[in-house]
Amino acid sequence: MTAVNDVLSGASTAQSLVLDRLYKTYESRGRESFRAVRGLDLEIEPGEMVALLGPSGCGKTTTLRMIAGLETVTSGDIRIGGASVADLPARRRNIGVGFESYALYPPLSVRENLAYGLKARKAKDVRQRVDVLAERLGMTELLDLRPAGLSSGQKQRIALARALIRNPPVLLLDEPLSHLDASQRQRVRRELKVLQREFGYTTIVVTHDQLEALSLADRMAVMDGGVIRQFGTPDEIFDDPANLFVADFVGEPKINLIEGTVRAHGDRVTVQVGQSGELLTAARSAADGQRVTVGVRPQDCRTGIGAEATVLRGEIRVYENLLEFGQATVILPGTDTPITVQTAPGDHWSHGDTIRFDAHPERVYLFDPESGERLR
Ligand SMILES: Nc1ncnc2c1ncn2[C@@H]1O[C@H](COP(=O)(O)OP(=O)(O)OP(=O)(O)O)[C@@H](O)[C@H]1O
Repeated sequence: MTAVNDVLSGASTAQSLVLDRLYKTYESRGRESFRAVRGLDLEIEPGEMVALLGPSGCGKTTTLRMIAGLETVTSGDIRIGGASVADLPARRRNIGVGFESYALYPPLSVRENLAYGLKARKAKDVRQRVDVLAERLGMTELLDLRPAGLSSGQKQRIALARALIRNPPVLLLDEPLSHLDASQRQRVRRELKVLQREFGYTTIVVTHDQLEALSLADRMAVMDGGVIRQFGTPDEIFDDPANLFVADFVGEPKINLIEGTVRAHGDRVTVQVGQSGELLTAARSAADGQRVTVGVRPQDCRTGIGAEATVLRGEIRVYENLLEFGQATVILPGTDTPITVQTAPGDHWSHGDTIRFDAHPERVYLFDPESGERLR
């Protein structure tokens, strides 16, 4: 095989991407204006891959479209390699865009569609470049077909290849793998990561799939209501959530959120949960008697604990044996919120059993129920 670096080379050197107090307000006649992006700050290192996560409508696509130049910026700035591009037309920004709307030219073959953006180059180079990229993405058999009649998964791989073909310094991908089946998805995801590392595209990828974000991203930005609620490595986001929103949004299965009251006993801080018991926490900034929301991930629950103190106790409503581990749905006395507790493989719990569990104090998160901010 031709060395991919030889054929695909010619990438611009990696560049930083900075969003500086970015705002987008949509004005539509007869309707109230809508602030979709509200002062968004983001600094992405050259060659870094960032996943943008957040619920539907939080402004992810609007943000990508502003960076790409497909949407005007209401205020704020976008800088690539230190230079503002906010006033440049899309075609002068030198950004590779892989969005859901595939926009392939129907009369052209897939090969011609891919070659379209490379017209200025020598025909032989263009052909080789298309061949190598198609092979890397496992789509060689599609090259001579026309877009009509292709499946959505096939069109999606072509859209991705088209975004990559010019080796853009900045790459924007909106749900790039959503239509692929499981095996294709794994292959294309891996290849995308390898290509991105080799060529150093500074990349933002929008995805609803948390596993995809974890596997692809160097850092993740969690968005809500047009702003970023936390930006960090996947480990930081998962292990050290800054607020209730991020704790609740990131993690499968979802984090348990329970109302509780802080009890300060000298240098120990515990949190009382209904009549169920107490959990020891490392959080120090909460005051005795303060109402808090306690967050404990199902994976962090430790069962089979004999001690009576600093342990929660509840009744198992449903127990699921998932082979690698078990999952108990537990009702704590005095509450009606079901709590998910992950149990060790080989433990055999049943419906109706009483289960005791705690978590490492560092993994018992406290949040202010009003502001949602983490109490540390
Ligand atoms: N052209 C427009 N005019 C008015 N409002 C718009 C327009 N485009 C988007 N919006 C609104 O802006 C908000 C953000 O939309 P956006 O598509 O950026 O969200 P998103 O996070 O990408 O959502 P999804 O995950 O569903 O794609 C939404 O409430 C949407 O209805």
